[in-house]
Amino acid sequence: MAGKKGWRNAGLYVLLVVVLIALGTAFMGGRPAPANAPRSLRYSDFIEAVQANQISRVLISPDRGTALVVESDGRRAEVNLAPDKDLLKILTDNKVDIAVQPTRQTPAWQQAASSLLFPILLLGGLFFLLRRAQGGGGNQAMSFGKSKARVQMEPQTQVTFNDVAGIEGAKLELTEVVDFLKNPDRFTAVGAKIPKGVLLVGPPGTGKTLLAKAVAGEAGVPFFSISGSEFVEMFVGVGASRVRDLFEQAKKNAPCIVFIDEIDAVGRQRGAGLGGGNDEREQTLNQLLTEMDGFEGNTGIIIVAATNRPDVLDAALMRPGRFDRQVVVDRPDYSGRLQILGVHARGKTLSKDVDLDRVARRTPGFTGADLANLLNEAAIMAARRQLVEISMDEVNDAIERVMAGPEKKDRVMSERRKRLVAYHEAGHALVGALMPDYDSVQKISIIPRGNAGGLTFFTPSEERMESGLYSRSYLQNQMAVALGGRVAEEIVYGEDEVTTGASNDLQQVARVARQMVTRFGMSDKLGPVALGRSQGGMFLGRDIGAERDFSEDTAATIDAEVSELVAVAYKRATTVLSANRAVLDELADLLVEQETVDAEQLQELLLLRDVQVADYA
Ligand SMILES: Nc1ncnc2c1ncn2[C@@H]1O[C@H](COP(=O)(O)OP(=O)(O)OP(=O)(O)O)[C@@H](O)[C@H]1O
Ligand SMILES: [Zn+2]
Repeated sequence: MAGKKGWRNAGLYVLLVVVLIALGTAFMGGRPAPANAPRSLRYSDFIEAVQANQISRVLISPDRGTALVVESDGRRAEVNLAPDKDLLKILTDNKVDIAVQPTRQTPAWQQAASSLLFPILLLGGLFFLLRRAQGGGGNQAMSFGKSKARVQMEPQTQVTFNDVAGIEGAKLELTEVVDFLKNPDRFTAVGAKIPKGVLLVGPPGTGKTLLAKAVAGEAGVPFFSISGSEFVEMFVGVGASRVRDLFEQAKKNAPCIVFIDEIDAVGRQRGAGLGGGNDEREQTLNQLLTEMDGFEGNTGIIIVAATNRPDVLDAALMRPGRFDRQVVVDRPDYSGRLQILGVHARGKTLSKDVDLDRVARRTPGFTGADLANLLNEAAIMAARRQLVEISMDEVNDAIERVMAGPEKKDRVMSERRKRLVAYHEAGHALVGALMPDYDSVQKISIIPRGNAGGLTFFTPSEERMESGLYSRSYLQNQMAVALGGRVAEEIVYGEDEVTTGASNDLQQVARVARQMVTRFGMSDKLGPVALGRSQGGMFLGRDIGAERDFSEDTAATIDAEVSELVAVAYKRATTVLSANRAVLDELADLLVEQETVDAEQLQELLLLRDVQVADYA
């Protein structure tokens, strides 16, 4: 590979020398440049000059692409004409003498220009090729000449996995794609099915584009990119043809990566939205699906798409053979942030007092882009303050500046709030882990997302997934788990200190309890009856309430039974958390420290400590 490239470079250098010699002879043997060689005039300046009566004659080239202009004072200039239908009118209005050069007869000035222009163009082209061959033009995006599509092509992205930090899981999942792009034959030989499409899911600024570029960079293949929103801005039919164009180019350059940012802009569910949806978008989406189905298995094109709204995507995109692989790119936790800071500190002169560890601690909720921005701001401030290195002062100021950015203020938590959220989530997780017969905890996180301060993920057992049935004890456990967050806050901070952070949890508890009583017949007092024809809910954004087919008395009994169920769940959560207060503290500490705790770590903690498992309700 390297050898072949070396020869190509050598060949290019030889060509370069030949051109230089040719250029030299052109200068020496050719006629001297005319004394009044035309200078070039910008089109807008030209029109202005016309309107200011500074132009007496215009000689338009046969293809109407350029014109030789004679100014009132006799000077000459050359203009590249814009396709402007008003040009003739402007010229006649200003009484400019117009002549159109007949075809074939090339004027002397044009000959002179082209004898100089040709070698220069050739030279320019060669330089471009050289840069390309050496990969020197790596970051210089090139657009297709064919259409005005903003399809960008980078022959070599020069980004490697080393430049991407803090999202190790996502990196790991994509190494296979790199392997395939590097050695497609090896995979094809054994008949391995390669993913065609990978969907990167995560909030803005977490490094999805960077990751896609790194895959291309690691594999040494070209990187094509376009943003979904650019397809939709276009006129009807253009989006679809642009998709065709994109794939045509990709096939010519395979193996390669095609990156579609903001795929939700094209990939929204078809037929959704008011007025039956957007025809242009649907056509574009259909074309995309057709193209993805069209290329057979291992053609070496891998489509990587990014979105932060996987929920709105058309299900057809997720079918096998399309984007059947999803990789989550989440906000980094503490250690991830530390690694990202490490990446962006490279090449910056930091003074010894800069403690990146402390910076990582202070910036929960920051994305990779925020952190890159932070260090850059600090560097700019240091330069403005005429320092030779970035000190902790600049870093601190930069943190504040980035935090002050839109909506980041609430995303970034104070230490106190962080600890409170840690206790809240630890409460959910611990109650869940210690209830008999409940789903297992998969991951606990106090990284803020959306409206939630943190989240505890549970993995439902396979049996439950298959049957879709919930036992009475499961639902009772679920209520206790949902209350666990609030209860932990109460135990640790006292009843007066509880926050509104649990309002979602409380709604969930109320819903489960009411369903148990009215739908599942799980109330002792009311017995196994289903009450109420509908459960109510939301319709067109309004709460329509449940349709009732029972008496006021029954309604009161229902309310009492619901309260009773909630009270029992509350008591169970309180009992189990109080009995395991030490473990609760330890888990909360671990969360404050790491921001995420996975299943294994929680298991380890529970095994090492002496824990009290909850009784059945
Ligand atoms: N995990 C990371 N490691 C190192 N740098 C990162 C990381 N994430 C983001 N950055 C920095 O932030 C910049 C912007 O990130 P990028 O554009 O890849 O995010 P994105 O997820 O594609 O965002 P968007 O959804 O807004 O397009 C990167 O060029 C890089 O400098
Ligand atoms: Zn909660």
